[in-house]
Amino acid sequence: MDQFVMENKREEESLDSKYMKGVRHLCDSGVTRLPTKYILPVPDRPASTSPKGWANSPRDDQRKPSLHLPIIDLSELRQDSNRRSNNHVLRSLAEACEEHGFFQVVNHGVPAEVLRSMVDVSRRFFELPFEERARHMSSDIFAPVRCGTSLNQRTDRVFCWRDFLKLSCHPLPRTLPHWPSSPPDLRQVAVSYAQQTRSLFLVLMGAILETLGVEDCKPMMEEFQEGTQMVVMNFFPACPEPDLTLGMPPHSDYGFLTLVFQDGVRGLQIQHRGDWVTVEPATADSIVVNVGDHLEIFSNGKYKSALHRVVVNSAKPRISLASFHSLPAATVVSPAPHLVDAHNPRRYLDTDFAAFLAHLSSNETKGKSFLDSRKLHACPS
Ligand SMILES: O=C(O)CCC(=O)C(=O)O
Ligand SMILES: [Fe+2]
Repeated sequence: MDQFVMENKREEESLDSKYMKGVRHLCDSGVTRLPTKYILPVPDRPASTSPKGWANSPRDDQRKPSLHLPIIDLSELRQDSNRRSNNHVLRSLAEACEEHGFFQVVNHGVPAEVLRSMVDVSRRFFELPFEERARHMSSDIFAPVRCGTSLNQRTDRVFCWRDFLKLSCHPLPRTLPHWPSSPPDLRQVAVSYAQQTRSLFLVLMGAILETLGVEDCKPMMEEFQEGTQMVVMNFFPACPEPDLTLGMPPHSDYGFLTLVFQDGVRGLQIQHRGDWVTVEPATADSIVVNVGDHLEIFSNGKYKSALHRVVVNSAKPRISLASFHSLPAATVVSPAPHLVDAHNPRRYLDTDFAAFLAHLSSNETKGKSFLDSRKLHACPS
């Protein structure tokens, strides 16, 4: 390697390691322009991907389409538990999963205090000095606790404007020695958040199995009791040039369901009839739920694992809390046999969590690339 190439490579590596420290760190260093590392090619920028020409730029709030997702009131589901097959809540749930792959839940039973404490402790975590957060930084996607940046910092060519803390919350060891001990209440708040969102997931999953006509839900619900849960605190600092980058690029989530709580600052967008539309929270405490790849596979394509992304803005930092749920890591997910017949041939290969991790470690995560890798190509998409 000649001198010039080596110097360039060295510079690239040191630049990269600077960006590996995350966007919060970059903001602290006083950036006023977006570094090249975060600048997306023109067609991938927030305003450029709307076929109807609607401005999706964070600055064009009035013209930007927004979407009121179907609202599922869980108190109605509980009241009507013995007449569920007629329950209109189950019908709304099925429609939402088919049409959008997204819905919001209200009266969901997760105490408002638990939601707010978790947002608050997340904010305090990302406000910690860099050295404190750095103790948990790792680019090892298998680490059970991991503080990192972008989507996949090992493979992303362009970084996104996001830092995160990932906590593997189920199965949960009895002691949590590796979890951050600062802020001092993080462990207790995060455990309570994880337990509450997990209970909500189990209620929703039971209802969704019913909507799919699973005759005996018990064995599968027992598996879900043992399933995996990953809680991710996402932090999107205010961005100097939000039109040039994204908080998260278009992606789908891997598991059965993801439960997302947002701190009141908008940013989540989903693709709806060809447009990127911003999700309007139904209430301050509503939780957004989306279908993940595993549920799309299990439902043999009936329920959609929808593409979504996050836009950032120049005015306010944003926090979102995402809880990812699936079956135990080693369990193979396949299309439910009763949803496969001559009219609906099997559309997906079997998969498991390990296959997803292997995919993540070897690919740039773009769009629905994992799900695409599980599709049987002879079948319609
Ligand atoms: O920030 C959000 O609202 C969504 C986050 C998300 O899509 C994710 O963590 O996978
Ligand atoms: Fe997501």
